[in-house]
Amino acid sequence: MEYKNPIGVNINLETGVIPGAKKLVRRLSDLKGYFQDEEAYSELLKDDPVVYEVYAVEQEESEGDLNFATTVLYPGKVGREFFFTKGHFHAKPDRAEIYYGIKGKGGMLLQTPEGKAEWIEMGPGTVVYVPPYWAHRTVNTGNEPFIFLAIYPADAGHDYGSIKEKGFSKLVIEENGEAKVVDNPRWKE
Ligand SMILES: O=C(CO)[C@@H](O)[C@H](O)[C@H](O)COP(=O)(O)O
Ligand SMILES: [Fe+2]
Repeated sequence: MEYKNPIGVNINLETGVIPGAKKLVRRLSDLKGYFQDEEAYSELLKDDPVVYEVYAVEQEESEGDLNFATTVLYPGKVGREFFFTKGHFHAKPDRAEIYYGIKGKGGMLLQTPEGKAEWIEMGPGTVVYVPPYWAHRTVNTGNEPFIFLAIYPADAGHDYGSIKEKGFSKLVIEENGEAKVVDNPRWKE
């Protein structure tokens, strides 16, 4: 039997960086069609800001193994809508996940395949259990980077398709200086 080597790394709790991890950068241009306010989107696109970065330590897909990754989600808004991650179901939809809040302020939108949505606020120390079959997207509702760790099955994969097409049934917007979760007017069952 060949055994894999254990790994121990320190996450930089200020920056979210995991030394040696694979870095992925998502700019606003990677999120075309995701935000409600298309005019505000086009305007902001001139600067094409980084919306989030992911630092992932991933194994080859195999049942029973685990991946982990930090996400650094920058503060910002497109119109009234706060910056968010794309959001996805897992390619193996029954794979669950754990998120752990490290820094900043935000939350997670979760949604069943039928479109029932839940919002969970997150800050440093918050653990979120993402059950099997729930799509999930994080949102930065603060004014500093929102940083969290995700731990997920190595064979979970990502299925971005349906969220890209239909979005979530709820939006997280700013109203009178506060984060508010409202119905998505463009949502179709
Ligand atoms: O949920 C997971 C992995 O299953 C996170 O590591 C996200 O992949 C990351 O926060 C970026 O979000 P997406 O662009 O993948 O939606
Ligand atoms: Fe996930």
